[in-house]
Amino acid sequence: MPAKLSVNLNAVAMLRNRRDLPWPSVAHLGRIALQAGAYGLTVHPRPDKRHIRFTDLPVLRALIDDEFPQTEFNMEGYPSEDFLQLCEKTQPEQVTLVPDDPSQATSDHGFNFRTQSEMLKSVIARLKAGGMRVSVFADGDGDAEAVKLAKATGTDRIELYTGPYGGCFDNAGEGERQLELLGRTADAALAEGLGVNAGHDLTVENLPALVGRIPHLAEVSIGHGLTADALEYGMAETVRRFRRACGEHI
Ligand SMILES: CC(=O)[C@@H](O)[C@H](O)COP(=O)(O)O
Ligand SMILES: NCC(=O)COP(=O)(O)O
Repeated sequence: MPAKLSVNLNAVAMLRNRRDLPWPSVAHLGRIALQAGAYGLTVHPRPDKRHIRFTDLPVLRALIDDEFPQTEFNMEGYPSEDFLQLCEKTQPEQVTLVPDDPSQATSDHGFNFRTQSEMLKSVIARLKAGGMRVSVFADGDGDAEAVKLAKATGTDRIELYTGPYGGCFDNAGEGERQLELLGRTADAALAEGLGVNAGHDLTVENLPALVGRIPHLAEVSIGHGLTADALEYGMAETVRRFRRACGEHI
C-alpha cells in the first residue's frame, strides 16, 4: 500500500515572506500540489510566524473544503493553548503534535513519552473530542517501550521523525542503521494498533527504502526536499515524482 503524500508548504511561505508581496502564493502552490494528486497539505504555524502565518490557515482550509474535499489538512505544532485554539478554529483533519521549543531552528526530536505523557493525554483528548485525528512526533530509535507509552496517551498515530535517516544522504551504512531503527519503531507501533506517519528530510531518493521497510506507512509529510525539487521540476511534476517514490504507480 503506497504511503499518502502530504505536501508541507512551510518553505513556500518562507519564500513568500521575504518581501511584503503576495507571491509565491502559498494557497496556489497548495492547489497545484493537490491538482497533481497529493493526498493533503501540511503546515506548521510556528509562534514566530517565520513562514506559515495564522492568516494562511483559513485560506488553506477553504481551498481544501471548496476545491479538494477528498483531501486532508494537517496542522503541526507544539500543544500550547494558542496552537490548540488555532486547531479548534481551523478544524484540520489531522493535528500532528511536536515538542518544539519556539526557539528551535526546526523540529529535531520526538516527545519524551516517559515525562510528557500526562500533558499529551489531556491535549489529545481535547483534540479528539473536537473531531480531529491526532498524531504525535516520535523518535525512530527502536524504543518499543516508548511506543507503548505513546499508545497510552490516546493518540491515533505516531509520526516517525526521519531527520537522522534523511541526514545520511552521504553515508549508506548509517542510513541502513537508521532505517532499521525506524522500521523497528514502526513495527512496535503496528503491534500497538497505532497508525504510522513519517516526516523530516525525506526525498525522492530516500523514500523508496523507507516505504519498502514500512509497508504500513500511512502518510508522509514532506516540505523542504519537495520544495527544493519544485524549483527545478515545477510543483506538479515534483508531486508526481514524490508520489511514485511513495509507491504509487502513476
Ligand atoms: C515536524 C517536522 O519535522 C516538520 O514538519 C517541521 O514542520 C519542519 O519545520 P520547519 O519547516 O519550520 O523547519
Ligand atoms: N512532518 C514533516 C514535514 O511536514 C516536513 O518536513 P520537511 O520535509 O520539511 O523536512
